[in-house]
Amino acid sequence: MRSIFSIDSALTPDTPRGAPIAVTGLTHRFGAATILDDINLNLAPGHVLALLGPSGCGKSTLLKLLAGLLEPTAGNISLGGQTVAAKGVFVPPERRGLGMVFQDYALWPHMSVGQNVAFPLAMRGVAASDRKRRVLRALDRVGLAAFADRSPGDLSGGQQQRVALARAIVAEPGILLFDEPMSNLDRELRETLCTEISELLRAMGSTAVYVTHDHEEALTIADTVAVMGQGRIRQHDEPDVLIADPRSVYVAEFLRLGALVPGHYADGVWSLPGGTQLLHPAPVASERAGTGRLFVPHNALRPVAPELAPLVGHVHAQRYQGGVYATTVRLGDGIEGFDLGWSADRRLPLGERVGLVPDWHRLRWLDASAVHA
Ligand SMILES: Nc1ncnc2c1ncn2[C@@H]1O[C@H](COP(=O)(O)OP(=O)(O)OP(=O)(O)O)[C@@H](O)[C@H]1O
Repeated sequence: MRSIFSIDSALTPDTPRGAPIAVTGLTHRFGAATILDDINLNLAPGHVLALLGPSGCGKSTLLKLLAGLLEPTAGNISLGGQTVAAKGVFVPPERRGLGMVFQDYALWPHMSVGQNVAFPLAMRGVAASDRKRRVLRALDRVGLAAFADRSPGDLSGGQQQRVALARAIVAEPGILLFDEPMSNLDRELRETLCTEISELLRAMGSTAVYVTHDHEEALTIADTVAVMGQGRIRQHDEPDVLIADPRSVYVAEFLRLGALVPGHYADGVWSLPGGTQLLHPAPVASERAGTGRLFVPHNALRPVAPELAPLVGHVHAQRYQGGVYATTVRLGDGIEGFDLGWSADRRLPLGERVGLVPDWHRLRWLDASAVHA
């Protein structure tokens, strides 16, 4: 599918590369409540970071601290090598060299699309002739070159968000901040815009911090994802690492990565609910004995004849999803049982007995420390 964004025009010799971001020991309190607790980040120029987490975990507060809309209680922020927040130092938002895109577009209704996009240039004292050229280029990058004279109110939600994006990039800032930019758009538009923003960021080379509570969006757009919970970064990794190696039950559950079966581990044997015993053919020496959860990622199971299978259960439910039948297999007896998910290529009678063998190297044992992390 051809992107609506004009990437060629973005790749000009004068396109600045992104600026680095360094955050050390950043803490923020509202009254007695600690909202952010000892946040540390180091982003190289051009890096795209997603801040992902449930409502109230502090991701917008972190973005506001980066933007200069809030002053931290403690810690340092450096943007492009310049300290912008530290004890006794506070650089206001307009002097941080940032572009920002908000959830509600924040366009001025009394100005045309072109005037909205030109605003950051006017603030920087760019001459009118130069302004016009740069506004058209920014609008061209987001596929709205023909819309400069329109009123924002006449545009669809997706188009308004593209105007907001053009306004954020028009001054070619080294850093772009996004605060849930797509949460007001419908699903289809979100998917298209998500891919396009990702392409645009790569083409411009901007460093970006992108706040979202949608894990598909985060894993699509970002080079690395920081999963947040209760004011802390619980895991910061590349998408592939997060998916294969969640370091805590919190991260695996939040990203809905697979089944987390409670059990007990000792000497290569997992004792799972309902009397199921799973013997690992090549146990990993570093895995600690004790109680914990066995993480079984989606698609880490394949069917075999029940008499040969280490895991045997019954088909409990099936739902057609993206070309396969997402199948829930119940193992163990009665209320003591547990469920595993498996992608079947055909419809199966409910209650049918199935045998499953795991992709052993993809199973992870999350011991008691990972359960409470
Ligand atoms: N000005 C404020 N005064 C007091 N508490 C605040 C203030 N702003 C935010 N909070 C609290 O700080 C916590 C984190 O808020 P924040 O907006 O950063 O979360 P979030 O992860 O971005 O959530 P959401 O996805 O809902 O926007 C919440 O408990 C919120 O109620």
